[in-house]
Amino acid sequence: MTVPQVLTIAGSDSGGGAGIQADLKTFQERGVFGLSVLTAVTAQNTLGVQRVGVVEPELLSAQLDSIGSDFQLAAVKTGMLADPFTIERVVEAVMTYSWPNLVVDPVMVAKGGHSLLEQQAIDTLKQLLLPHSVLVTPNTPEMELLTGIPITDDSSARRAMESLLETGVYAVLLKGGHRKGPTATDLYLDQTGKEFRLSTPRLDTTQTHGTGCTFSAAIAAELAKGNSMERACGTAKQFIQAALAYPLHIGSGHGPTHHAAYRLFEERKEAGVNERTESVFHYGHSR
Ligand SMILES: Nc1ncnc2c1ncn2[C@@H]1O[C@H](COP(=O)(O)OP(=O)(O)O)[C@@H](O)[C@H]1O
Ligand SMILES: Cc1ncc(COP(=O)(O)O)c(N)n1
Repeated sequence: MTVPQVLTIAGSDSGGGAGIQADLKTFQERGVFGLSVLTAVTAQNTLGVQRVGVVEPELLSAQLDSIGSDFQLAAVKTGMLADPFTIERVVEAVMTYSWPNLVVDPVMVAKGGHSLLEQQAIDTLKQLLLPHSVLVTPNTPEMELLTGIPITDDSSARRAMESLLETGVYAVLLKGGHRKGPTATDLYLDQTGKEFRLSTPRLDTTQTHGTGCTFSAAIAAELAKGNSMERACGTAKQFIQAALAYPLHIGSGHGPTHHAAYRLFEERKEAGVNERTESVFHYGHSR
């Protein structure tokens, strides 16, 4: 059996914590072979996004066709899609090559506030791309923009999820990173009525750059390996929790998560190492 091949279609983050870079690091950590199609190049670091250049249409199409004409993909994830044309071309490729297990992370605004998707592209995303997905993973502000429903509690969250499914989306995992409370709880609902929630203690950290990218990349990787949706999301949740719990403290702003933390933790557990793990993960930095 060959290694599962997983494609990310997203923007480049020069700071390495989000976008294509986060996705490829995550794929490598989860044991799948990562491929990438760049939609945009961002000049970005832990302080914010300094500049964005969208990849020209012909070059975007050429990348998609290079992948489609050679590789047997087991899953695809999308991140920053920039504008309506990019979305239209991605949809064409998904249909032409019958790419399976499409996970859409509907990236709209970077944590620093910089827009990563044109306002008029939100409708294109909803109408053209989301119906092809097996899962869409909005955070709370993205869910509000997709549905027009303000999310203040579990019942408004549920209403918004049902409203998104009514538009033909197969399944939604509404992420809880932006909500308040002692837990970070993500809610899943799909067209069959299946639902589950993933909950971990909310960590008090500013090192959250690229959490959504990393999380959705881990889900795509786990689906590519043949895991069920619930298992894929559960593993991804543990992966992002470890990546947030043991940050690297690099850069002077909102730093990246630690993509290797889950593996290092598992390896040490397997080796029966009982000593405190702090020093291994924190590389001698203070919190
Ligand atoms: N402070 C935190 N502590 C624990 N988990 C978190 C925290 N912030 C985000 N998460 C989790 O990280 C994943 C990504 O969520 P979120 O940060 O909402 O996405 P995005 O990066 O798209 O805004 C979700 O599983 C969410 O629950
Ligand atoms: C290229 C790119 N893609 C996605 C994000 C979102 O990540 P975050 O929400 O953590 O800023 C980003 N900042 N840059």
